[in-house]
Amino acid sequence: MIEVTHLTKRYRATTAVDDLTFTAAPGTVTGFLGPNGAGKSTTIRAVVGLERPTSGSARVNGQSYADLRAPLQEVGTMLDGRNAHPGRTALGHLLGLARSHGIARARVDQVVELAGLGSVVRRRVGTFSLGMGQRLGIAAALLGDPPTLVLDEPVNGLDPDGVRWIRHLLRALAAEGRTVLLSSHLMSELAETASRVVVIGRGRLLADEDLRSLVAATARAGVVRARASDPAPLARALERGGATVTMPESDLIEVTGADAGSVGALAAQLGLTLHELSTVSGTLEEAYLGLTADAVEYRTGTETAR
Ligand SMILES: Nc1ncnc2c1ncn2[C@@H]1O[C@H](COP(=O)(O)OP(=O)(O)OP(=O)(O)O)[C@@H](O)[C@H]1O
Repeated sequence: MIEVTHLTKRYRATTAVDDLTFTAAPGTVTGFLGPNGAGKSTTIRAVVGLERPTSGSARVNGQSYADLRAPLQEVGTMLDGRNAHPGRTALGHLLGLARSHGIARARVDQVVELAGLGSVVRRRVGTFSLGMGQRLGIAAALLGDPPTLVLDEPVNGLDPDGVRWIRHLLRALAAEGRTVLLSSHLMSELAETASRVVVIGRGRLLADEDLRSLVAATARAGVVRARASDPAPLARALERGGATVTMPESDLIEVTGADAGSVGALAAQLGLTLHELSTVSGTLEEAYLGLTADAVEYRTGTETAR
């Protein structure tokens, strides 16, 4: 469990995080998103004890990070995949971490296996690709078998296979009852992995919602698209029934206020053959762009003014 409560962090003139409150709950992958400079990294750094809040608090499993007796066993973190010394082997790095935290060698072998690092574990970290470095970061985060995980951009640099691997891994870890807080700029990936999303902009909370309801609330979600050689009679009939219809293409109508079933039934009554009948589902990207439009405009404005 991660509890961020009225967290504020100021650096001289910059307020990086501004009275931010949210909870990342056990059993859930919580996506953490926001435009560049929104305050995500600062928040995450406060959660893992690398920043001291100006006011408010960030607690992990009910305690502030500094009070955790065995941090690696409480919260696994991956803030930068390349935090291992380049001259050490991956195995040396993990063994060193394990030894300093009283973690058994068998667990090192387990996480090596889990991260798919078996064939490269004796190589020096300096020779690792970005993706291998990310896998090593994840292996290190999992070493203490922690109930809580905080991962900053973990899919950065991973190939499609790696992206899929991490998606399954994080979902499985949440299904075991763990808390997973995950920041990423890859909307499609977050949409596949997270079930809850926290969106921030300019250090402030913009949304803390179930992913599905956030996406379902986007402007175009629920719009029905119907394609026919001449959809005009269908459009008129739908409008008579109270629906709103636009015709973006000569053979396509988009309908608000009627579901696909009734559009299809009406087309059948009119003897029209439909070539397409679909319901638009919103995307996380649309929801995100709608939420953060102001935050991004603000940033652009200040940058231009400089
Ligand atoms: N050590 C620091 N000193 C001064 N300002 C800082 C410091 N760290 C962050 N900031 C500022 O705080 C704001 C939030 O930065 P932060 O890195 O938390 O954003 P972010 O959401 O993680 O961005 P990105 O998506 O680009 O990683 C930015 O304006 C940044 O310039």
